[in-house]
Amino acid sequence: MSILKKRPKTDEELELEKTTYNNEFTKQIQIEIIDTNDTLENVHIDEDSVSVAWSGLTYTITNKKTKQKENIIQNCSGVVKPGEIMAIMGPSGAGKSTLLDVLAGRKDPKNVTGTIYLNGKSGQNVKFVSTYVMQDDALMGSLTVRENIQFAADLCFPETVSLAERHQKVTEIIKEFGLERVADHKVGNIIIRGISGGEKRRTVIASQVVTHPKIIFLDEPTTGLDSAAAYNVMKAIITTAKTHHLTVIASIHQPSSEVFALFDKLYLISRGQTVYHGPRKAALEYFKNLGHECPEHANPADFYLSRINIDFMSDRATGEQHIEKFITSYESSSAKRLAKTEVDAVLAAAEKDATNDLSVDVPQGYNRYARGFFVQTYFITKRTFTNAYRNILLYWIRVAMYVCLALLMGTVWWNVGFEQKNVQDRFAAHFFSVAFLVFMSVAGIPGFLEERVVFRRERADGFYSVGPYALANFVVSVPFVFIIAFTFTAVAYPMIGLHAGFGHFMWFLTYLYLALMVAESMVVFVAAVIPIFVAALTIVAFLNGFFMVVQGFFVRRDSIPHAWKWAHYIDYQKYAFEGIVKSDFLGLTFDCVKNAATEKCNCMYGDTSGNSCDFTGQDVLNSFGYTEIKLPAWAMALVGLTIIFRVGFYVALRLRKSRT
Ligand SMILES: Nc1ncnc2c1ncn2[C@@H]1O[C@H](COP(=O)(O)OP(=O)(O)OP(=O)(O)O)[C@@H](O)[C@H]1O
Repeated sequence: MSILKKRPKTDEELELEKTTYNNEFTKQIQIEIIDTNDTLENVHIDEDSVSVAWSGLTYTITNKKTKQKENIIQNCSGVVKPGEIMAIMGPSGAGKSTLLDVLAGRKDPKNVTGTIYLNGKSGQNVKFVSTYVMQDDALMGSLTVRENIQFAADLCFPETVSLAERHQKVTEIIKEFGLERVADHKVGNIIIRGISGGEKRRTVIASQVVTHPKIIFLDEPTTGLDSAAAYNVMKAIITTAKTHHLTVIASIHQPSSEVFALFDKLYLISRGQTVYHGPRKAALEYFKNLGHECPEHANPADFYLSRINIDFMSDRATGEQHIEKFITSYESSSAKRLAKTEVDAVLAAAEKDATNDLSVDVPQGYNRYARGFFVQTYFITKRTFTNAYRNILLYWIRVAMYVCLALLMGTVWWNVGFEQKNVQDRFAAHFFSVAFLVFMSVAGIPGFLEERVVFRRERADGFYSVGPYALANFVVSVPFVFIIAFTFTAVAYPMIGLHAGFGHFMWFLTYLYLALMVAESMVVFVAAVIPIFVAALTIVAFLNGFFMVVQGFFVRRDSIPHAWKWAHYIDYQKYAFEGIVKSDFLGLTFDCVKNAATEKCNCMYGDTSGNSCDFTGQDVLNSFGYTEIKLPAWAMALVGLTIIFRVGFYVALRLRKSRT
């Protein structure tokens, strides 16, 4: 049955469910009076699943203003067993995300006290058996739902899982997540319409759970979705968790009653402290016993939150007292004792099963990634290539723009000629070809930033390391940048009438291509350091403007002030411009203007005595001091600058921590 077709529950059904809560609560109280040893007998530890228990968890920060220590969460204890789904709920700023992050091992351990047990054992690395689903729908928009999930499967299953098996797993998870109808639809981005928000969220989660990690942490998985979409997302997660016996912990903000009813357990938190932890169904009775009875048709989740939210109370002191009552009540409650019994039972069971290897820790020499460097590089390159090919924002829009520009330049500079006055025209054509083309590399920033969000999620989830990603980004840019440089050169070069001949054409193309490769590398480097669109755009524009000023076109090379000479020598535009200048001028001859009255020639270059009526391209180069340009060396300088920016890109990605 498709989970998408699930109809909302009727009032009678909800009423029936509420009655069931009460019966369940009675059962829970009965469990509580069972001897602990009996309870232990019932706890079975499944080596293929992982329970999470935590005791006395406190996360402390130092307030930057007051320099005082502050507990963001305090003395939290609880347990979630395989197949169970727990909701962490509380008002805004209560500490939900902090508790989730601490449990997921995403907070600096220096600031955490207390113990987390996996299968009853402490000191283990939760990251290797879990996935953490963030709020953002970080997917490749130009790829289909199936392709996005397949990519995760290709990288996250070990090589012992064959391609056919990986396809099978992808098909299964697509089914479990109710994505069959849209499996071959593109996810969508600002250009492609794509699938709905709920389907996107399910695709992200499906790609993270396709390998069935033992524990799934979800940070507000339903935020931004309407109630039907939120229900479908949670139902899909729960179907997978129940089928594969996974442990699920989700922070959640104001779920609908339907979504709320899907959780097994509840962790209510306010001001960083536990207000209730236990079965979701038992919470109604718990609150009722405290004198807060949920009205018949109210959403229990809304009701609890309204009771423990003091943000809008006019009197702060009364609010503090109100919440303190909840916290102290929980401390002495049967619910807390039951939770403690459960934690103890899990720990004792682990002790009892000491002969079994329940450890989820990573053995020495273990590779955090399922696939090796080259396989990672292969799959990322394949995906990046597909994205570059399909996403018109990345390269095609620039190809179109450069063709237009080439036609514009070709018609404006049409057949530029070989008269003295054309020397300046040629310089201008050389300068503009390089300057405008490299300047427009900023057009790649939005596409890169879209991909970077996906990179962060996938890196945080251990899909691959930085090296293969950085390498794939470079490899894919090689053919696409070539297409840009080639189309521009093929159109503009003959129209402008630059130095005829295959060799000269190839040098022009080479310099333009290499300059674009440096520009492209600089763009991704800057966007990796500052991944904010407007900031990255401004900095790249500034750098290109700066390099234009010191490259030696506006101000002659020998007139650049000594203090700015360094900038001239690290300027990639200089090498491309000078290379093009030399390859164009060398071997050409220009006519000077003849003075009709004196019959003498007025040459600005070469023999300026008036006796000669022409000059060579070499004379022009000499006049501007372009005597030491070596075409291969200048090309190598561009290759070197590309390498420097690419290494910088790799380092920037490595140093910028994935969300911790
Ligand atoms: N590193 C930190 N430095 C200072 N304050 C912090 C830090 N981490 C969390 N806090 C504060 O701790 C409180 C709890 O934060 P947390 O993000 O866990 O709350 P939350 O319940 O998830 O809130 P929301 O639902 O609004 O996302 C907030 O007031 C937050 O500002």
